[in-house]
Amino acid sequence: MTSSPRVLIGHGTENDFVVLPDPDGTVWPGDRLDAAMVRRLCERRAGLGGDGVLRLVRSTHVPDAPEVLGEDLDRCEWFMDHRNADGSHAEMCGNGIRLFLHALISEGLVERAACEQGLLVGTRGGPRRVGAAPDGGYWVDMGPARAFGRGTAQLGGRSFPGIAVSMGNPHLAALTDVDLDSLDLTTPPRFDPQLFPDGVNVELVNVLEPAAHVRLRVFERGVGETRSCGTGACAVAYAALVAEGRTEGTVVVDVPGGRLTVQVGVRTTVLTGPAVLVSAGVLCPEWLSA
Ligand SMILES: N[C@@H](CCC[C@H](N)C(=O)O)C(=O)O
Repeated sequence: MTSSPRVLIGHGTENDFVVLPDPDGTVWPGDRLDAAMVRRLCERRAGLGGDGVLRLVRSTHVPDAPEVLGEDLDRCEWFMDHRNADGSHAEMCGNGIRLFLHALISEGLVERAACEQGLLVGTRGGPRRVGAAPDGGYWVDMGPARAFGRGTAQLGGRSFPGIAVSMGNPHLAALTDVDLDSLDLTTPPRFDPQLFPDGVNVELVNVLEPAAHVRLRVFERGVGETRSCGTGACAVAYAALVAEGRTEGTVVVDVPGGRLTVQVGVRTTVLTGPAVLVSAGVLCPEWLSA
């Protein structure tokens, strides 16, 4: 293993990540990037701090890539190896995958000009097409939203009914008239474990303009409250459309860390938003070996 691995810090609408360039799988081989190391990296005082980790790696160096990508393996040179701050794997990350492409470009691993039509990237939720937008931001087609029932989040003695939506990862999107600023999300919302056996990301949503503009707060599985969630924005956009009897449309989603736009179609859900790299450096050997 490299003694001082290169590391970047970045965010998408303030959903922040530790980014580890490892194109040939030589920097973080085997189980070096295990759950304990991910937790250390994401620790905000004793580590670098982040809502998760993104490893920039070619699919051929990811042991579970053949299983999750199947016959698409050969079409996905790159794999977004995403981890939540608690070390768990997630199937998909909408803010992370935009930052992933931005970091590939910034590290000189991919040409920006080659990404205008989008690059197919492997994820544990399957392949996703992600591209560079003309305004400097990034878009990603997350595939269709898939509703799988109705559930209720319990928080602070109140019930928030919503719909269960898969964007590759599970969400409970609850539209409510309760003032979002009055909610205490320092404790996890409770949910129905039978509907969500692998846990769930919970979004609480105020509709600002029906089927067009919403605001959310989110409690992420494996992290806690975050300033944004890209897959959550997609689930919420879908829920806001369904609430108006629609399944297609464009919804602006305000998150605590900024603004995302989601175009919901029959077969596609296109998320657009910024990706920002803040710093680049190396991990110190003494911290790594401590
Ligand atoms: N913040 C992400 C979602 C990250 C994964 C999530 N916590 C999960 O466990 O499903 C996003 O931008 O989509």
